[in-house]
Amino acid sequence: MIESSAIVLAGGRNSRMGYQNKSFLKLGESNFIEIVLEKVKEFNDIIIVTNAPDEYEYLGIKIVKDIFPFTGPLGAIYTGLKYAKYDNSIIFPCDMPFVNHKLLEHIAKIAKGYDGVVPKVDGYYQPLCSAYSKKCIEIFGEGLKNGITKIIDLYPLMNIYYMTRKEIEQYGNYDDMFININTPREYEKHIKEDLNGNRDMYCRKIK
Ligand SMILES: Nc1nc2c(ncn2[C@@H]2O[C@H](COP(=O)(O)OP(=O)(O)OP(=O)(O)O)[C@@H](O)[C@H]2O)c(=O)[nH]1
Repeated sequence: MIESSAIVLAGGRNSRMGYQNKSFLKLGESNFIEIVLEKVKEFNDIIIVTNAPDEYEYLGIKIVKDIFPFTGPLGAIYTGLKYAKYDNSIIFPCDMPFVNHKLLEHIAKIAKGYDGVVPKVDGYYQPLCSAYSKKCIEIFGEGLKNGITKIIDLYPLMNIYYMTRKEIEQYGNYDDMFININTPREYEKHIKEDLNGNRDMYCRKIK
């Protein structure tokens, strides 16, 4: 088992998806949240941060509610870190079903000794497929109090290890893995058309 917490973000408004909870979109026989939980199953402490705990109860996982509701991913990560058992936590969103679980385990390995580990490719950050330490509780809490909504605006205050494309691509193609499903069109394109809802194809893709 991995001695680190895994914080799954599953409490967004889902407005671009027409307010349909992305966690429960189907991919083969499973749904997104089940697929995400499979990726983090080796972590010793798994936490779902959401505002709709009832919907996730059947999963039998530790569920916590946002301490500051409607503050987006920054507030959700703040809450997750507060409840995390370990000093270092990996963060993962419910709407990125193709990231290889080995990349998450790699992120967890690097995390010790840094405030954060964040993929940064072609100048773009992936702040929600990352790791943060408990030291960030104070930084993120202050940020939220001061009206900051974007986590990346707080990076200058943190000691972050930025992962490069080369490092990430030991585990799969960056552009394939970091597909983020936010709209019905993206779901149609990446899940239904590319994969025909075929879970076996998905499994091959993340290997
Ligand atoms: N717990 C919690 N998770 C959130 C919150 N906002 C976003 N997330 C999660 O963070 C990830 C990225 O969310 P976004 O796609 O930026 O936002 P969203 O609200 O899900 O979708 P939109 O309304 O279309 O922007 C997803 O896994 C969301 O479930 C929040 O306020 N609380």
